[in-house]
Parts: sequence; C-alpha cells; structure tokens
Amino acid sequence: MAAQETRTHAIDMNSVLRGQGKKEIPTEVCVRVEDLNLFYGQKQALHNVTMNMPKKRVTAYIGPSGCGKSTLLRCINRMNDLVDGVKIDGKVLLDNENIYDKSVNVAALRRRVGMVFQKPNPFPKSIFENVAYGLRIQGVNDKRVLEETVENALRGAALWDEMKDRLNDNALGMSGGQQQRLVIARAIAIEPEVLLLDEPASALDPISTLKIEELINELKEKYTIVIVTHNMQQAARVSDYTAFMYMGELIEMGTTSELFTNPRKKQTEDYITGRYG
Ligand SMILES: Nc1ncnc2c1ncn2[C@@H]1O[C@H](COP(=O)(O)OP(=O)(O)OP(=O)(O)O)[C@@H](O)[C@H]1O
Repeated sequence: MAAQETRTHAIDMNSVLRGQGKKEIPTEVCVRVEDLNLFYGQKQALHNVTMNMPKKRVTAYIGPSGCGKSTLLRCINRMNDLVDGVKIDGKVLLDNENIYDKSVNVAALRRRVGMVFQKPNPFPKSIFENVAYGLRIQGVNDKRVLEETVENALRGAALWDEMKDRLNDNALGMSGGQQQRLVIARAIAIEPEVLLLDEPASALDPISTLKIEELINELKEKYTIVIVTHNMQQAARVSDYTAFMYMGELIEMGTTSELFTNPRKKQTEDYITGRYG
C-alpha cells in the first residue's frame, strides 16, 4: 500500500487529485467528487466540482466565506438532501460507489461518513450515553460491548483520561473543547470510514484548538478526514491536501505544502497572501 501511494505521488498527485490525467481511480482514493453541481433553488452554489480525497489523509477546503466549502462537505454524507429545493447533479463516489444512486441507504451512508459541526452539539445526556448513542440506535445493548466501545472512542478522541471518572456526568457540563472532542468520540464510536469536520475548532480557545488539531493528526491513521476551515494556518498545520474554492468552483487542489508555497493559479496566490477573502 505504502509503495503504491508513493508511486501515485510520483505520477503527479495534483492531476490525480483533480481527477485529471488518469481515467481510472487510484486505489487509495476514498471519496471522489465528479462533475458535481448543486443548486439551492435557482442559485448555483457548486459548479462542476471534480476532486479526489485520498484515504486516511486529511483534505482541507479553504476559500472565502460563501464559496461553497460547507456545501461541498455536506454533499459527502448527503446532508444537503435535508435542505428544501436542493438540486444536485454529478457524482460522489465513496469507495467507487455513487452515494447519490437511488439504491443507497442514506442512514447507512451516514454511519460510514460521520460529521462534526462548528458548534459542539452533545445531547443532554451523560458522557457515556452520548458516546454510546450510535450503538444504541443500532440496537446494541450489551453492557460489555457498550463499555468497551465508549472507552475506545473516548481514548480515540483523547478524552478518556480526563473523563473516565465522570462518565455519568451530564455532557453539557463539559467545556466547549471537551464537548467538541466528545462529539468526535460519538462520531468514531460507530467506526465510520470518513470524518467530515465543518470548522471544528472555530468556536474554541487556542488550547482547545491545538488539542483538536493534534487529535486530527492521530485520527487520520484510521479515518479519511475532510475539514472545512477559515483558518489557513490551521489548514497548513493539519492537512495533507488542500482545495481552494472560489464562488462555488474548485480553483486548485494539491498537496498542502505545494498549494501554500507554490500555487499554480493567481486566485489561489491572491487568497493565501491575503489579497482578498
Ligand atoms: N440552505 C441554503 N439555502 C440557500 N442557500 C444556501 C444554503 N446554504 C448555503 N447557501 C448559499 O450557498 C453558497 C455557499 O455557502 P456555503 O455555506 O457552502 O459556503 P462556505 O464557503 O462554507 O461559507 P462560510 O465560510 O461562510 O461558512 C452561499 O452563497 C450561501 O449563501
């Protein structure tokens, strides 16, 4: 696997990520977006977006407010289906299967593609029950299985040591940063393949932000992560690949180091050098 990945980088990772230059999908691509257009009523919010998101890597979406980052992110677990008047054409392939096919079970899809929002949204339940929630709705009630899963998920979200003696406390009593890690624990408890993070640290203080960033770095060993961020330093710190969007279009995507040090498009350069946005 590692050798294969290295080879693909050598081919030209930029063209592979944009879905150009190669007809077949490289095996390590987890999510591929293909000719995606999205309309909110009459307003087109995404224009012909094509990109690949590699498996077990972090891909960041950056771009000015309103450019379509969250809209694109929400296409990956069909959250936009919940918005009235949305029309989507094109494909989003998860492990080569189009998640917009009629046969797809959306609830099952959302188990494979977990999502964490800008504001932590724990349920008004105990810490334990927040993390066990996904299993409970799948009908799992075995105490041992639940305890094991909750512990593993809290460890995975770097919360176990802080919370192991407070599992029965109400989650709403946790700090914002702890709540955000709890929500991540809730998402990983059901072992998704992909984690979508929509500005997960923007409501947090710098120390909690750092913890989330460290966590993202650990989580990518197991999950494919896609993160929307307003913060370019954060994208540079946490992501392997960065996609720059502008007015609903994907302008450029590449490895994070290339995009920030050697952007190919003037619009990208203007944005990362602070000339607009
Ligand atoms: N539910 C909705 N109904 C109608 N228009 C929407 C809806 N959600 C987003 N939009 C519009 O789609 C465009 C893209 O919005 P989106 O939230 O995806 O951008 P963004 O890049 O994530 O912005 P921000 O960085 O400010 O969160 C914007 O013009 C926005 O007003």
